[in-house]
This record gives sequence, C-alpha cells and structure tokens, in this order.
Amino acid sequence: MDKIFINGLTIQCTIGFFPWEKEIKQTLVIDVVMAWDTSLAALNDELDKTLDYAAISQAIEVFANENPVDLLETLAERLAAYLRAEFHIPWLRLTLGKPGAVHNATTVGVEIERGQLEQSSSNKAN
Ligand SMILES: Nc1nc2c(c(=O)[nH]1)N=C([C@H](O)[C@@H](O)CO)CN2
Repeated sequence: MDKIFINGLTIQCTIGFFPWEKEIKQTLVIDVVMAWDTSLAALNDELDKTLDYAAISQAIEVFANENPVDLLETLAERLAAYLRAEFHIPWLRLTLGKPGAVHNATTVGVEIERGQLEQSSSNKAN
C-alpha cells in the first residue's frame, strides 16, 4: 500500500501528568504515516482523491489543543481514532515526541500503529 506522511509537525499544546504541566503549553513533534492508494489522485491529478497533508496537519493541531490529556499514550490513541474516522484512513503509524520532557534525552515519546494494512495488489491472491 502507498503511504502519505507528515514528519516533524511541531505544535504547542497542553499535555502532561503533573499539575504544573496543565498550566503551560509544551512542544510536541508529530510524525504520521498513512496508508493510501495514491494512484487514485494521480489518475486525474485531483487533490480531493487523496489525503491532504496540509488539512491533516491543521486538524492534528486543532485536535491536540481541544483535547488536553495527561499522557502521550492517551493523545496518541484518541488522535489516531479521530484521524482514521475523519479522513477514512485504513492504517496509520503515529509518533508523538515530547522533546522537553527529559532534560538529558533528545526526545521521548510514543509510537502506535492502528488499522489494517491492505496487501498490495501484486501480493494479493487471485
Ligand atoms: N510513557 C509516558 N511516560 C510519561 C509521560 C507520558 O505521557 N507517557 N508523561 C510524563 C510527564 O507528563 C512528563 O512528560 C513531564 O515530566 C512522565 N512520563
């Protein structure tokens, strides 16, 4: 299956377990890989036949700001479910990095995969 991706989407939002974290915004760096048949859009050069990475980037930032939670795990799970439902994404891999969380680590975070990856047509049984 083809993939559409967003790498290094950097947003500010309220996230964290500790009380002081609920009073501030922190940086999250988000990567998303989404399964999609890109040939549908390529056939007639049509944006509305593909996943619009600009629209999805904006949707991620809005969702994260409207849904403050304690854990990266919770945001990842809810964001994955929202993106899959809203944009009809069959499978995605979502990585949330919180670079400010551990002072002597470059970044920390979670990565999840949700949905089913279809076999490519060349691998499908006839
Ligand atoms: N696996 C996780 N560990 C921790 C998280 C988290 O979301 N997932 N969060 C925190 C704190 O909010 C931290 O980011 C601030 O020091 C700690 N561990």
